[in-house]
Amino acid sequence: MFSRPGRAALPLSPDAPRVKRDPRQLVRLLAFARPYRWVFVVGVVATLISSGLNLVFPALFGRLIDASFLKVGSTDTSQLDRTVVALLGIFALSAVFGAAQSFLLSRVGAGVVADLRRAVFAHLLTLSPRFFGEHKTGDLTSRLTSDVGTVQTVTSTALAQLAAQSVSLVGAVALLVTTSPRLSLLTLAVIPLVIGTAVTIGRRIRRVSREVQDAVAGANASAEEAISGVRVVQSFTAEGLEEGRYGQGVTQSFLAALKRARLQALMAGVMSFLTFGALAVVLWYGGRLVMAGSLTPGNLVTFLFYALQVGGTVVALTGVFNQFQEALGASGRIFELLDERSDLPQPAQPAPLARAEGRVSFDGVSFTYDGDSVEGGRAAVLRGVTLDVPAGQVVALVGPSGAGKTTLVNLIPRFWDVTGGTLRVDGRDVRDYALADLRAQVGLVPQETLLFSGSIRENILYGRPGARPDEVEAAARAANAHEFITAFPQGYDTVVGERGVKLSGGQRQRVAIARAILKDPRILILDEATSALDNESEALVQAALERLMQGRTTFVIAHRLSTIRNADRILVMDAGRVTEDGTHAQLLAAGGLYRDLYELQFRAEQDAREDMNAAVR
Ligand SMILES: Nc1ncnc2c1ncn2[C@@H]1O[C@H](COP(=O)(O)OP(=O)(O)OP(=O)(O)O)[C@@H](O)[C@H]1O
Repeated sequence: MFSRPGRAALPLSPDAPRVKRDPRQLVRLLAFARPYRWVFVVGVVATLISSGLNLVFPALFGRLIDASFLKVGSTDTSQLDRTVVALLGIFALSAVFGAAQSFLLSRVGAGVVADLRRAVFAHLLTLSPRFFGEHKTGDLTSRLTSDVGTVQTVTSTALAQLAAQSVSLVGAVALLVTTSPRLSLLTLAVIPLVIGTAVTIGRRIRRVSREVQDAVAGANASAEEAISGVRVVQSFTAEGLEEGRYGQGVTQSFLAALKRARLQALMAGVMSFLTFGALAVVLWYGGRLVMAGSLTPGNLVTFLFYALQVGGTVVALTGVFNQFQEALGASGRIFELLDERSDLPQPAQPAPLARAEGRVSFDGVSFTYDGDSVEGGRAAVLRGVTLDVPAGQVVALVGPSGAGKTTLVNLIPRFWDVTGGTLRVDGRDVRDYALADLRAQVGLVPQETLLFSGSIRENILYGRPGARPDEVEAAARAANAHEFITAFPQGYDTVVGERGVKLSGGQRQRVAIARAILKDPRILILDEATSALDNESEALVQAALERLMQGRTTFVIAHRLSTIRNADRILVMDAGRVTEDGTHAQLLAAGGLYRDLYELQFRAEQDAREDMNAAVR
């Protein structure tokens, strides 16, 4: 929100950078259609039958014309009757197979898309924070939604269309030629013109459509940012600025849409003229052939229908070609995600870890966020941290902002891997354990608690799905949360999250603590859990935390030193190193950075109290 001056007016398009279109991706995509192959085959057969039937009716139409027009005055309607019955029969069959085709192929497409979405989402969740740091949320969700949607057409209609339209084209051309070779030459001469127009203008339309999408995505990104940070926008009275930024994106998408509309209008006009112009010429020349007696009127009608079918299939095939092109781009972006590997390798033979003791030791641990193993280099956030924390010890981490406290604790559940040295839990390198086993041992109560949309009970159960109701309640009681939860009319079933009841910061924290109690981890990480609370909330949360910490190895990051005075051990971090290590009393006596920080805070708190007293008086 605050980096406005340097920021480009419009963010990058959601699909940037462009992915190469590799036809092999289509094959990979088809692998997702495997479970539906039989439905697909039946769908394709239905398509072929219905397009085959469509080749029959122009001939019948012609016969209908000859049976009536050429027998003006006759009372024998038997041929007319038979032809109409045959026509109705063909239309009925074609309708049945057409409907079957539509349903079966849509079923395949919907199934593939659902599977693909599940696969991509499940895969996304395995990736490390590094990946999410490098990708915009908007880009990832757009791959899940619009890109996956785009490939739906290929697996449902496009492939079948390709088969059906090819059959129609070959059949219609053959029948055209048998009906009248001379007229066929005239008609087929127009086809290259139709293809040429469809391909050239079609390509430009695609390019401009992409411009429209990019501009809309850009506008969406600024709207999303402004809406999620609406309080900041309003407090800075920056509504005009945001309106302008969004408006700029909208104008760009409007201009691009206008360009696209012009091209589409041009395409429609040219195509319509080519089609109807060709019909007029066929009628003109065909009429002459009829007058000369070398063609019956019925044959002319049959010819016209076949000519229209040929035109129709050619246009449809260019459409299918475009769909393939788009699907190639989209599947490229999807497979790029699926090919992304977590940079946290898992051991082939993980060491067993059912219930850890909880001993954590850092042995010369260095860390850089860019993944280089430059130890102690300029980019290093941790520099040779060596530290042994016995099971059950409560360790407080303090130090200036940016010292590396959060980074240090994030290494324990392997959100990141050390770039130098070794981090051990129960004496074994954390990389020897299965990631899930390791993380099952670690509980995290972050500064900003995320509650998911759902009931309070579901949110607590997140700690251990399948826990009994009395266990959930016991956890809530231990977290000092039971009382405020039962004060809601719906109790534990009260819905929280974006659409539900808004909980206060302290209440959210206590739900998070209940969640952690239910999880019952051996190692606990509390990241400034009480820093945003008022005194009363803080007392409740603090008491809940004390209970939570009992018997667990705990790392507490706290800015307010008063809250950690009772920690077994306090570590002072500065510029990526542990510079002091001891109890509150020891560190005060040592007279280092800890004492400076403590005195600074102590004085600030005293000043604040005096100010408050003065104000009350
Ligand atoms: N995801 C990240 N990518 C790159 N650099 C990061 C990332 N997270 C933190 N840093 C950098 O690492 C350094 C240490 O950050 P860290 O959050 O560990 O400090 P901290 O001691 O917890 O600070 P604070 O008390 O302000 O939360 C900072 O310079 C920060 O800019």
